[in-house]
Amino acid sequence: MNIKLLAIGKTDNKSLQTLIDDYTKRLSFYIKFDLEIIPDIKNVKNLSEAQQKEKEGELILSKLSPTDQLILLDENGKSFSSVGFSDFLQKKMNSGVKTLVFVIGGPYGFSEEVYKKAQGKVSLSEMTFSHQMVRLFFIEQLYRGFTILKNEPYHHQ
Ligand SMILES: C[S@@+](CC[C@H](N)C(=O)[O-])C[C@H]1O[C@@H](n2cnc3c(N)ncnc32)[C@H](O)[C@@H]1O
Repeated sequence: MNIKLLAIGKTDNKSLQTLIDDYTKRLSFYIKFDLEIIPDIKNVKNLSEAQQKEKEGELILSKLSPTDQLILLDENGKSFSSVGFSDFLQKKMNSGVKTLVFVIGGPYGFSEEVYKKAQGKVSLSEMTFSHQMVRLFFIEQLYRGFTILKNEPYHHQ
């Protein structure tokens, strides 16, 4: 199985990017992982929130292959413990999914079309984080999940 994380807009914070790169490198030891950044939409100031979500949604859906399984990162999604999330990843691997695609929404979340296409929603917390911070938190949880599956001493219960 491959894992892809789709996110909108480059991270302009260097410290955050350094940490994202660090955990991406660590995670790549366990699984083929790609963080794909969808460029920010131009002239967003002229768009309503709904129009921005719709355009971002079209870009997100254009990145998917027919066999991809799409899971949204969404504060209203299913919440897991880190061990529970590692179990979720193992089940996806066992089920023969080729590419598991997680996606982080833009500043206003996801369009209805993206919600309709998704096969699941995962929440990191009931609190809302910035779409930039979620990248780091989620990549660290993926890394943590694989260290749990490999019984490595990163996670402590
Ligand atoms: C600023 S939030 C969007 C906020 C708000 N839900 C909305 O729809 O207007 C941007 C993105 O970050 C991700 N996100 C933020 N907090 C999250 C959380 N607690 N769990 C999972 N994903 C989260 C989601 O993908 C969300 O679409």
